[in-house]
Amino acid sequence: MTHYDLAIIGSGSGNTIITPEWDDKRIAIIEGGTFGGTCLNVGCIPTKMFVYPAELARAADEAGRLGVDLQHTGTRWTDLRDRIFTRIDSISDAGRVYRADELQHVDLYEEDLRFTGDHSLRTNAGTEITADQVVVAAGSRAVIPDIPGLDLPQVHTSDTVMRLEEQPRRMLIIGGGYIAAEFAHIFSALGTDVTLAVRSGHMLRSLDDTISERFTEKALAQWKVLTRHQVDRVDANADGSVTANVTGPDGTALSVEADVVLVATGRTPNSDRVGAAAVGFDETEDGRIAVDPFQRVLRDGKPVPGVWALGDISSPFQLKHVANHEARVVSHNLLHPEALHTSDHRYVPAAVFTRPQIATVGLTEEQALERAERTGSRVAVAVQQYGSTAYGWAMEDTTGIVKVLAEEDSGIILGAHIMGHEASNLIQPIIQAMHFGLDAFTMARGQYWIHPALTEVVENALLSLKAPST
Ligand SMILES: Cc1cc2nc3c(=O)[nH]c(=O)nc-3n(C[C@H](O)[C@H](O)[C@H](O)COP(=O)(O)OP(=O)(O)OC[C@H]3O[C@@H](n4cnc5c(N)ncnc54)[C@H](O)[C@@H]3O)c2cc1C
Ligand SMILES: NC(=O)c1ccc[n+]([C@@H]2O[C@H](COP(=O)([O-])OP(=O)(O)OC[C@H]3O[C@@H](n4cnc5c(N)ncnc54)[C@H](O)[C@@H]3O)[C@@H](O)[C@H]2O)c1
Repeated sequence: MTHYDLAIIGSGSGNTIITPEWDDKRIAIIEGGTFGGTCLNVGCIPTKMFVYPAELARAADEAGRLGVDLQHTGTRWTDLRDRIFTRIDSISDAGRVYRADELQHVDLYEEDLRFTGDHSLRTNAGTEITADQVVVAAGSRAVIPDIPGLDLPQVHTSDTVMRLEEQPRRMLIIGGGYIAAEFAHIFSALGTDVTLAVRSGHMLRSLDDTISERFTEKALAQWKVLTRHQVDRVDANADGSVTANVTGPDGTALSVEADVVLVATGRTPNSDRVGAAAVGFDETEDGRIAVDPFQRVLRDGKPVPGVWALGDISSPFQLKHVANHEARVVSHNLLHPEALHTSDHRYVPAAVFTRPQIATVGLTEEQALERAERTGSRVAVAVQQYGSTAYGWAMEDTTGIVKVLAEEDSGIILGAHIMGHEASNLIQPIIQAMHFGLDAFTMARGQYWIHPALTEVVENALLSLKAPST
């Protein structure tokens, strides 16, 4: 049995904890999958490397009505795929080699380890290690619903769909959340015929209703979206394709033929994969390892000394920037036990890199109204069209909106929801204002806004904040 000062389970965000301050200590980093974790290998990075070419392919649709005739004449799938993964795989390999071979004080274990005690871990093969401090950064994995046929080779998750041998002609996507929206955009833009089977009436239901409703309209206009439809089973056909039996709201049955099925029905934390329950760590209702604001793992509501968790395994957000933030907090706390930091989850933003792009931060309108009831305040809401600003005219934009919510009297910004071109960039000044306590009125009038940049739509939204009743 080898003893370490620090053991880290998971080489995604957990890998960033190995800083020069640990150079004179012994560290074990444990990775049972691909070095670098989800974001690098199968998540944020490759998806966005597909989204950008998808945007270029879609430009052909936009340009015609502005008087520029472009044509998307084809996608070289294998070139696109190989360019992306040549880059990603080499980053993953280099990270692996650095940890495994180049750092003398770090040992890399390339198999799954599970807790046998608070500070002891074992592999299935029997390797055992112990550590004074353990960081659990073991992430989450795709959920596969219990639907007959989802074990067929034509059925993929986000882990495998980006590495397909050839671009599918037809794809059925099960789910209506982040991953469904992003892959519908990618594959459809590149030329695949995309159908989505969405359980509820709207896509991206976790977002503000205005965005979810307007996005669903846009989705219906560009993909085949079967809202309120449930996939009952998937069967293989003799020609290598599959047929999905789908049931609609009134019980009507439908068959959807596809070459590939993408299951995008959420991700579950890997708490079971590290054996968290066996050693009695607290878990949340949705199976995450429970932590306190200092990222300390809890048992019976109290911190387990020297055991920390971060990222998807403990976070309700399942976002890389949150995992990174929590890793910075854990990193500090490991080295400064006398002055612990807490994680800041007040205003967690997110973007969905679909078409149109979406970005969100803070409360939805529904949540803001609930808050107003509790606090006795009033909510001001403004929805500004991109098309009402000069840059929006230049784009002839008919889709983009910025919705902002603020407390009516104080102007405290409660939330912002943007759908349209570069939403993920446009929202950043609002995230900054929320974090640094800048109210909507000061934010709007207390600075220059470049004319005629698209940011003027944010300025105008802030200026037109009005209470719903006025
Ligand atoms: C398709 C897709 C697109 C995404 N796009 C975005 C995006 O654009 N922006 C964004 O913010 N977020 C995005 N996310 C979410 C983001 O990828 C995750 O929130 C983030 O990667 C979580 O990081 P983590 O460090 O918690 O876990 P991971 O990076 O998943 O690392 C955990 C690692 O632990 C390993 N492991 C698990 N159990 C064990 C064990 N018992 N022993 C040894 N090793 C173990 C796993 O193999 C894994 O490599 C996306 C996710 C997906 C799937
Ligand atoms: N741009 C980003 O930041 C980004 C991109 C992709 C993924 N992610 C992260 O990854 C997480 C997982 O993404 P996701 O899209 O899988 O999850 P999600 O929670 O966003 O969406 C899951 C969807 O599947 C549906 N669903 C669940 N069970 C189902 C079933 N049995 N049958 C049919 N539909 C079912 C849900 O109604 C929902 O529409 C996200 O929550 C997000 O945090 C982030």
